[in-house]
Amino acid sequence: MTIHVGLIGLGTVGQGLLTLLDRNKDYIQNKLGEAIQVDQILVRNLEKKRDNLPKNVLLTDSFNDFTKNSNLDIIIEVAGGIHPAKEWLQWALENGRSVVTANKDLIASHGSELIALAKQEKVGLAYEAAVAGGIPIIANLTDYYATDQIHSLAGIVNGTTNYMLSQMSQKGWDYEQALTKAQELGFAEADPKNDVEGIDAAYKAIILARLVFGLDLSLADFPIEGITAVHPTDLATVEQLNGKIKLIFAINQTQNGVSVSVRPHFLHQDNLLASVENENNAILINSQSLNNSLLFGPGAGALPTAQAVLADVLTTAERRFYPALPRQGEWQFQHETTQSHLFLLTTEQGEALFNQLLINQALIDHTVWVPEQKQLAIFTKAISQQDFEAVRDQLQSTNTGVKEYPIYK
Ligand SMILES: NC(=O)C1=CN([C@@H]2O[C@H](COP(=O)(O)OP(=O)(O)OC[C@H]3O[C@@H](n4cnc5c(N)ncnc54)[C@H](OP(=O)(O)O)[C@@H]3O)[C@@H](O)[C@H]2O)C=CC1
Ligand SMILES: N[C@@H](CC=O)C(=O)O
Repeated sequence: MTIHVGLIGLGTVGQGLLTLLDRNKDYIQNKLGEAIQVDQILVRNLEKKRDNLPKNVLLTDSFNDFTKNSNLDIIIEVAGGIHPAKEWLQWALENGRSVVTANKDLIASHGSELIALAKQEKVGLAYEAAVAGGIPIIANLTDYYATDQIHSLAGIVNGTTNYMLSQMSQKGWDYEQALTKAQELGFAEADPKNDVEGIDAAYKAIILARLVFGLDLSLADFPIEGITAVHPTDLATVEQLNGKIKLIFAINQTQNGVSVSVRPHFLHQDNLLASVENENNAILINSQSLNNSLLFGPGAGALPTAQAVLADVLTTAERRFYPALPRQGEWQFQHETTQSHLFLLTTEQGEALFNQLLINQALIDHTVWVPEQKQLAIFTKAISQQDFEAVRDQLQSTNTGVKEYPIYK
């Protein structure tokens, strides 16, 4: 017996998957009692050179041709984007095929209806690789944490930007150089704007907020800021302050509801997340029974991501469809939380300005002049959004080059 697979997409992740299927074929045969065979692959450009194609595979650029094979058991989608991926997956589910996908754009934007469709058709829809690449976060949340109450999730879920920030601060690379290398290494999205503007991390936060708190959010619902404004000078300054800047997603449950955000944050170097470098991701989970736990590992790249896809393929082949369904609850969405902030002021005036600042001293914890970068760092106390805006407006009215980073504790 054979499990027949149709693969959509043969880029970084698709090629990684073919490597892992080949490398693990004996294990798969032993575990499932049958082989997994990739019958056909849908790509966009038939002219591209492809290595190590499976024997007798149909390589096509026509979805119409792709649908003609009625033997397919599982469709694996590793192409990306929202359309036509949504239509491909709908076709698969409506025709009784289980789906495995790495597509966070699609699962964030249309996950609810696709999950409902999969449920209705009694087939699988697995998307482990859509969040944090090789880290098994979806399986852990749906399985291991099923009986725990999760209070918050936070961390680093974009490998490209974490890689860029690491290289910019460790090797002094500029932004373009770091992005180009991240693309060459296969970490970045087809349109890297999604990575650097925080959209990719926001899609992942939407998927997690749905899974854990049953919220159906869209990108317009919460603050999203990427790393495009993070200057190498800021990275050098925060190093002098014994800290790091990291792109952090945060989902917090408070008495007033659940807040979600994606923003560059200042982290003190002894924070666990500060040591997460390069394409690694990490997710801190705070829950009733475990208190704090951390999942860490590579969040992007061919083999880590393909490993997550392959794990989903195996559970799907065994018809162990993960109940990766939103939890039911009474959670409300809330806009902002109270946070401390770090402001970085680029100034030639140094300590003179330090004493002249018109800002409300009651809200300021302390300030540090960093002579090497000619930057003044102003640390606030924990302040509300309203107080924060007042401080920021006052700073901006008398200074140019004001950068702000919430402090992640
Ligand atoms: N790269 C990574 O580290 C990770 C990626 N992901 C997700 O996995 C998915 C794939 O990523 P990745 O492998 O990096 O992407 P790539 O850009 O490397 O590969 C995309 C593949 O999909 C094919 N494709 C794209 N659009 C179409 C279309 N309209 N019709 C037919 N084929 C199409 C491309 O064809 P062709 O080869 O002809 O151009 C290519 O083979 C994305 O959803 C991404 O977000 C998730 C986690 C990590
Ligand atoms: N572009 C993404 C790939 C994995 O999801 C990232 O850099 O994290």
